[in-house]
Amino acid sequence: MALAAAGRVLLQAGSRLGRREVVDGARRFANKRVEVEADEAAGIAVMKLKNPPVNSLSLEFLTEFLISLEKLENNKNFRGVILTSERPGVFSAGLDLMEMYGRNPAHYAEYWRAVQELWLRLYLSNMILVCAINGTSPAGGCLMALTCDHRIMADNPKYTIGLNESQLGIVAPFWFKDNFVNTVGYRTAEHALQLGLLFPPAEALKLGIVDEVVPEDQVHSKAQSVMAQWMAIPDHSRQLTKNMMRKAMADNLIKQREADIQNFVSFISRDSIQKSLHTYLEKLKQKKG
Ligand SMILES: CC/C=C\C/C=C\CCCC/C=C/C(=O)SCCNC(=O)CCNC(=O)[C@H](O)C(C)(C)COP(=O)(O)OP(=O)(O)OC[C@H]1O[C@@H](n2cnc3c(N)ncnc32)[C@H](O)[C@@H]1OP(=O)(O)O
Repeated sequence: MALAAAGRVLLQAGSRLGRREVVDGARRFANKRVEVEADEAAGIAVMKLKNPPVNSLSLEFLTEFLISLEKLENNKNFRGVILTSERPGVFSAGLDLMEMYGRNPAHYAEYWRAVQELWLRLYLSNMILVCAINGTSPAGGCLMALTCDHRIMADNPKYTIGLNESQLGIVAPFWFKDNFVNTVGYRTAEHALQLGLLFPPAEALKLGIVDEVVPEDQVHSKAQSVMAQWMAIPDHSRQLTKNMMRKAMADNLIKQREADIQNFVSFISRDSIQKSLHTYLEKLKQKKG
């Protein structure tokens, strides 16, 4: 119920944005920040993140992404989605720092609800989610990948993935942590989260953050072949199994969703945290100069 209500709010927000849907022969639809190549006959869609310059998860991006995902969820012909970046090199730079810096509490609350919604929708999706990680994927970008059923990363040592929040002076919330612990195990997570480590593909593979590392030009073909393997499993048994594995963790957030929002708002509003974000943003700018 809570999920459905939040979804309606996002859909309303989406229509307020007034984006015109572009339909290309019924096989492609796009809003400004997400491109969907939908092969209805095959039952597979490729969702490409395209929020330049670095696919940060801004409120507008989250709204558009959730609307696109809902369209696919509502069409029973779609059984699988491949998530990837339209800009190879960066899968996603994670949460948009500008949504968490210098804004008011109402904005922080709205943003955090949308971040929760993204995680819940992806984590509990009945569809098969395969992540084709064709670039760097820190923090919220890594979280998106962690919600997927299978992760394939491009073999480029320049790309990294992980939950680096502590390096920014912020803290990965409990549900990021739980998703990570369930993927890599407690000790690895404890170590990596405290240090805010980002891992290149080979190490990410060793730790189980990703399931496969393949040459960069094969990420998409590999994602398609993995999807074909998963599609061979009957939906009802796979979905019931997925739900059995994931429901408890998602319910844990659902039951304390409002408290989690309040925690976020009071944490992110602190002067010390705003100062940390300011310092980090300055560092990002200086890196350029
Ligand atoms: C007790 C606890 C209770 C509750 C929880 C409380 C707290 C908070 C939890 C919050 C969880 C947070 C999760 C996150 O995802 S935080 C974001 C983490 N992301 C990063 O650290 C990535 C930062 N970016 C980079 O490292 C690089 O940009 C990247 C991705 C490697 C790409 O490099 P490059 O191609 O060289 O591009 P630039 O660095 O030049 O960046 C271009 C442009 O984009 C801006 N930018 C980069 N990342 C972000 C971002 N995440 N959000 C917003 N903007 C971003 C960058 O500043 C440049 O801007 P400019 O204007 O200078 O062009």
